Amino acid sequence: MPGTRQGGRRRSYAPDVPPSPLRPHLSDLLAAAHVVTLPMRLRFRGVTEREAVLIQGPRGWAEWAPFPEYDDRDAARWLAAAVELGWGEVPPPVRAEVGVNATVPALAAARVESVLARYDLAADPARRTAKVKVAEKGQVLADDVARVTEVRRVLGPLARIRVDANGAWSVDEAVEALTALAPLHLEYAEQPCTAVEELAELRVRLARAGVDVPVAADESIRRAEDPLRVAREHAADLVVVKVAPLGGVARALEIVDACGLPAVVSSALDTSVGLAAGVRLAAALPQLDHDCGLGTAALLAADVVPDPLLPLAGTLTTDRADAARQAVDPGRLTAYRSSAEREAWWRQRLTRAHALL
Ligand SMILES: O=C(O)CCC(=O)c1ccccc1C(=O)O
Ligand SMILES: [Mg+2]
Repeated sequence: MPGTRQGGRRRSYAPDVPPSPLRPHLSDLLAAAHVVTLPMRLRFRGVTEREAVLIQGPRGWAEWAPFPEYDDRDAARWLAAAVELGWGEVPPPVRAEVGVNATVPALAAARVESVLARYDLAADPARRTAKVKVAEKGQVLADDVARVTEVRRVLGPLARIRVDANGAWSVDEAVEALTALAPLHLEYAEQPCTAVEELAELRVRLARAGVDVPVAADESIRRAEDPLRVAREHAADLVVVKVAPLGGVARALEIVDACGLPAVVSSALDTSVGLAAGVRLAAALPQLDHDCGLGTAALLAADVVPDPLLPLAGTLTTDRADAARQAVDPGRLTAYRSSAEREAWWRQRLTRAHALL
């Protein structure tokens, strides 16, 4: 029944920009900000460079890197997350280690093996997880089937494979695609369609067709005015949460609690500083039954720390995350400093986002 509380766990939650008790002065933020452009190894989300602002707060380094096309309100939420990290306190961990998936961009199947080789996966084949991007513009379903088939071949029958369509399928296309991919045994399909109603309808249609692929919500949580709608409308089996888009670790924990659904922590293509915050969220979740999408340092050709926060044997630890956040290298901030034009753009954006905090 829509609106019914699941297990009585769902709590009220006020969407929008979190009212942060912490609001550093704009001049302090601007003085502590370094704008960098990092080259990527592979094209991902249609880009080959990742821009980020690294901010040194009194409590350590923070990252602010809302995607360029996001509006100021989104950017303010990302800023609240950076302020939590640099000026506030992150909720304490309940586990020291987090399992991490490999992330495979929407490349030709022939390139899958070399992408997976970049990841130090768990030695135990049953503990390996990969997320595969699907439904890329300009490609067809056969490309997705070939790519996922190749991931299955490389990782073996015991590995967990999830796909992420970033909302690109209609409900009909999602039913067709997931019916075709289901024999490859999917752990779940992330954001197969854009709208919450579509996700809800898809779950019904898959169940009716006997296609056993759980649905995860990503954009429907992180870009939504009301991140709890997904749970209320039974539109997903689990939720994907990201620290920066949700306004920080504490805020993300509240949303997961209020949703009452299993959660997976993922990155927003962060530098090692943002990934470290993701590890702290994953480590603080009361319940964590899935590997997390925090291995994306492997997609960057350069990072802001000398020793990027890459999973070892498929895991990241809070110790390594906390160390990485302290290891920001001034030489790298200089070497990858953005053009004067991009820097001015980011500083103006920071000024506008700060006004919305
Ligand atoms: O979850 C992962 O494996 C990696 C992170 C990822 O896919 C991602 C990274 C940047 C922006 C969007 C997304 C996404 O999950 O859609
Ligand atoms: Mg996603």
